[in-house]
Amino acid sequence: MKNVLTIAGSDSSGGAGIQADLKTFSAHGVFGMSVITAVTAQNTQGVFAVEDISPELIAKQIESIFEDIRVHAVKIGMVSKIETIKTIAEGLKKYKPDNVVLDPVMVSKSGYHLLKPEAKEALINKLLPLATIVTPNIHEAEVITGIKINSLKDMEKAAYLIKNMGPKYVLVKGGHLEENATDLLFDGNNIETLTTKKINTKNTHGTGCTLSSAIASNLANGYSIHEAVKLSKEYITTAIENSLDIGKGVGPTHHFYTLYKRSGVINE
Ligand SMILES: Nc1ncnc2c1ncn2[C@@H]1O[C@H](COP(=O)(O)OP(=O)(O)OP(=O)(O)O)[C@@H](O)[C@H]1O
Ligand SMILES: Cc1ncc(CO)c(N)n1
Repeated sequence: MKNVLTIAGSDSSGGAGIQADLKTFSAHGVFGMSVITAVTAQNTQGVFAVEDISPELIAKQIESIFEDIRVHAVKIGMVSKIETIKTIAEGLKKYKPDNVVLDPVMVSKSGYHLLKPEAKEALINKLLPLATIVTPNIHEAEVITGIKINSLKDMEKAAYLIKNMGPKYVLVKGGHLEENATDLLFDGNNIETLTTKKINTKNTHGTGCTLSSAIASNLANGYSIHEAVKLSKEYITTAIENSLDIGKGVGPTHHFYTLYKRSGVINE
């Protein structure tokens, strides 16, 4: 079994962050581990409080894992502030894991700033160059590049600009586009377009976390980037198609639909 680590924030309502990541890892048959960067009090309606974990405790969590266990892939999510980013970058430089999937989480669907605005530069300068693949949504791609994105052409432009900042691959996610859910994968030479129909649901809490964790799992399981992204797009689409009407707001996606279906737990 392969071992995959998420470095991210905790979502008390279980739909995003560490909790979504660990569920996604389990659904992919990899062994999940976590370094918690912050604890959030949130639900399907919003984020109500955040407490950052100290850089010392983050560094100790990283050390405890890497000094003992082989890590086949790392996913990075909410990194909150400059000190957290520096600590993670130092850990990655020291332990050099093979696959690093960076989800540059900035603002929650409910509008809460999970990354402090002053930490944007550190995320760009210190983490982007260490990423195997970075997975910005439209808003994050706009913030990273400084351009406005209104079309697929703009997404392409952003992918080129972000690639020049150091990651090996860029996946610009178009879940927030009006028409289709089209993501663009750029490998430095070619743009690959991954398109699905936009699913008409409000329950998309944690879609970005889930997609990046699926990519990390598939990379750990030996798939190429292109295969890993394609499989992960299929996984998130099924998870959204079968999303759960939990809570009064933006509900979570279903991580285990295919597994449960196969095992007979779900038989509709
Ligand atoms: N309504 C939808 N129908 C189909 N696919 C979707 C939908 N919403 C998002 N996706 C897909 O889900 C994945 C995550 O994209 P999205 O743009 O939602 O990420 P995100 O904004 O980072 O998520 P989060 O708010 O969790 O950080 C992408 O592959 C995107 O195309
Ligand atoms: C902890 C956490 N990470 C990421 C997201 C995604 O927006 C969220 N809502 N909460």
